[in-house]
Amino acid sequence: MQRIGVIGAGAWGTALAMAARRAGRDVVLWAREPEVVAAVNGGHENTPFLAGVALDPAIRATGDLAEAVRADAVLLVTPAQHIRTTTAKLKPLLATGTPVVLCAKGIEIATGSLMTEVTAGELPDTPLAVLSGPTFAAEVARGLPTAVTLACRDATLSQGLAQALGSLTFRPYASDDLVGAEIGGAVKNVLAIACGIVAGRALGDNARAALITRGLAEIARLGQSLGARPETFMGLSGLGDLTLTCGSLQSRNMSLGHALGQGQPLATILAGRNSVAEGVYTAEAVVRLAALRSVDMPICQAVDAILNHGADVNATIQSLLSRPLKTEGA
Ligand SMILES: NC(=O)c1ccc[n+]([C@@H]2O[C@H](COP(=O)([O-])OP(=O)(O)OC[C@H]3O[C@@H](n4cnc5c(N)ncnc54)[C@H](O)[C@@H]3O)[C@@H](O)[C@H]2O)c1
Ligand SMILES: O=P(O)(O)OC[C@H](O)CO
Repeated sequence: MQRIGVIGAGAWGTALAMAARRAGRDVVLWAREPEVVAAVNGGHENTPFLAGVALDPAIRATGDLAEAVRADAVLLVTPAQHIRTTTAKLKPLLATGTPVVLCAKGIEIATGSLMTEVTAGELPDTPLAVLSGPTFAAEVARGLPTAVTLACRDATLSQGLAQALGSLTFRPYASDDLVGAEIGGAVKNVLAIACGIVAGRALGDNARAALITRGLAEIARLGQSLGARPETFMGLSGLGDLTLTCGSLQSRNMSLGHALGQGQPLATILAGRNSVAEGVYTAEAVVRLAALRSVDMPICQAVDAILNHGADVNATIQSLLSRPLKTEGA
């Protein structure tokens, strides 16, 4: 694989373009916004979404989707709620057999579908992979050491993609558990909002560690109900990403929770950002999916109640703490 098309030029698409360049690939980056195309091609910096990181001048940005998908593999990096419309646009343009790597972390609100389900519905004959794991975009773009899960059912394709994207500082680890990789990446964003709220309310590090651990139990319960393997949740796309995102205000989800915990209204926080905090949307989707599967996810429910149903932060925390005591493994 020599040419990689990256669809979506937010912070993560831009960082993945840099990772692919470091791996020696030719990279075309599709941006929705003409100002991003101009900034990347003119100043070699994605000023709207990844300011302060110098980009390899060989990365070419384009607003032409057809040009971006003329590639040996396509990385799909738009936010989760836009994957369906983007794949519908890709459909007439993508050559048969071109693999698509799903890099968004979220669940579709309208349908409760995972990104692989959305994409397979639109592009039924396209080989799919999932790239997930503990990856702050700015660190990847700067070439700091990072490891990710690359989940794909076809071992040969998995190897080809790992070769195409991997380098000394970007190490893909193969897996064949796509559902596990997707659930870990999507639900950790909701849990990071919970950890942010707790940090914003100054409730301490013990509380954060409890949320991470009980949150991991929620991820595992939902994932297993959907057919994922338990060991996936102990890997990079599970525990790895959960600890990263729940432990740093670099995370947009955790910092959003922190602001909520300090008393800022959600609308004010969102109005001050142009970046996506996927947990805000996935909270609603995950609660609905959990209800359909009869899976108990009290922390995710609490986050959804605060974000989407006007629940009071203090009362919600009290209600979580008042739940009946139970066995740890249950
Ligand atoms: N930033 C990170 O560190 C990081 C790391 C790993 C995974 N991700 C995931 O990557 C995905 C993309 O996040 P990001 O950080 O690159 O985005 P971002 O927050 O940097 O930028 C927002 C993106 O949304 C796009 N967008 C807005 N409206 C759109 C629409 N109607 N249709 C299509 N695209 C639209 C913008 O073009 C832009 O690319 C998310 O699912 C995120 O969870 C991000
Ligand atoms: O900044 P966040 O919260 O969107 O997290 C970014 C990545 O998903 C961390 O792995």
